[in-house]
Amino acid sequence: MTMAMQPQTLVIKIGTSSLARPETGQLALSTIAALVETLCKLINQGHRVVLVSSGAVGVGCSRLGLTERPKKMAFKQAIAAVGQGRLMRTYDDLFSSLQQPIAQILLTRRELIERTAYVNAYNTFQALFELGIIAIVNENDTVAIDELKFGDNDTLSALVASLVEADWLFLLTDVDRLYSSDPRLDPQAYPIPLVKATELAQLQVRTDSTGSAWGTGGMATKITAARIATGSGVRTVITHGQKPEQILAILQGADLGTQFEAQPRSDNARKRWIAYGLVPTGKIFIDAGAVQALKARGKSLLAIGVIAMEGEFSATDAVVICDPQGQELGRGLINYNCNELEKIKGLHSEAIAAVLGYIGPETVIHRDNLVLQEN
Ligand SMILES: Nc1ncnc2c1ncn2[C@@H]1O[C@H](COP(=O)(O)OP(=O)(O)O)[C@@H](O)[C@H]1O
Ligand SMILES: N[C@@H](CCC(=O)OP(=O)(O)O)C(=O)O
Repeated sequence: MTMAMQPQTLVIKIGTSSLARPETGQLALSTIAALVETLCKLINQGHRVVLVSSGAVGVGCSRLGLTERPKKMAFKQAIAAVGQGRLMRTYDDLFSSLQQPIAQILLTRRELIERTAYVNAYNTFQALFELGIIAIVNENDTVAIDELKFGDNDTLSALVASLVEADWLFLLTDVDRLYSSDPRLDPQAYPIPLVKATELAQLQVRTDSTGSAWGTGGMATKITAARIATGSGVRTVITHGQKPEQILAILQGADLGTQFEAQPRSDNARKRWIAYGLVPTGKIFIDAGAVQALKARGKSLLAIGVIAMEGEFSATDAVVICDPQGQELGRGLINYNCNELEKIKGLHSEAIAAVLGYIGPETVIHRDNLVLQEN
């Protein structure tokens, strides 16, 4: 008996290791069909659903008779271009047989860095939800250049979950949950059913094995994804890709997979964008007085509190803010470029004009453009 529940916004990510048979790279059609059925049931229960699907490279390799993932970026991009179309055709054939329309959304970090692109993407997802369409998302491998690549779909799925203000993120992989270490290699590995919001920062598990032959992210990127998603209020679950129907049971409270409790959601989409959507291009170190002003009094960051910096950043870029010991405190949009900041760091605000030769912004980072970590 399904317990009626409020419609939820769900992002489900499935990795290559679940979509492709490890030994041959062939599509695991039975798994994909089970996933399609589950997603259609979720739509029929009134939920809003986004599928983040890896597999473009895996399917491309299979189509071209390659037995391992390409190493060179250009080949990876070319093979992903071969595989993405075939992957979507497989999905469309299966979803169409259940009368469920789908859409393809290909993203690069660029769509999350530029605020207008971010808002456009948000509006597109909302329109698809209203139309009852399942968006199938992947990284736009053929155009994503290095510094703009998400690198793995675990991270991409967490950023999409934050973007669409999801209630849940499901990371489907080829193990049933997170363990203390890789259960394939370590018979002593024990399962981790629940990670409380207060425990995630200190979570200690071994994730150094590279996972399946076809996967990219491994478990490390799934934990990173859980940090991003739970940090923006999304409950995150790692569960088995070959049992997608377990999503239905987990929504009903079943103790399956590894569940990561969500932090309280910031109701400020812009702050979530600053915290998770941007690729920081630099790092600034601030003194103890500035740490106090930002943390305890919610102030803006002034030049007098800046003691050092790293990276080549421009004004309006996102930067990481660190305490004197280098511990990340948060992120923000900076008002000066790295050359200007080098000249004015440690100065009182009224001394800036004399040094720069022009009157610059009053703050280095305004408090409205600054997001501090919770704990
Ligand atoms: N602590 C751990 N708990 C569970 N699995 C782990 C752990 N460390 C490494 N792994 C490996 O990570 C793999 C999943 O990552 P990956 O192969 O990238 O899958 P996907 O394609 O779904 O992203 C598992 O198959 C497992 O071999
Ligand atoms: N865009 C790539 C994603 C690669 C990726 O993240 O794979 P996985 O670790 O299996 O989720 C592809 O479709 O192959």
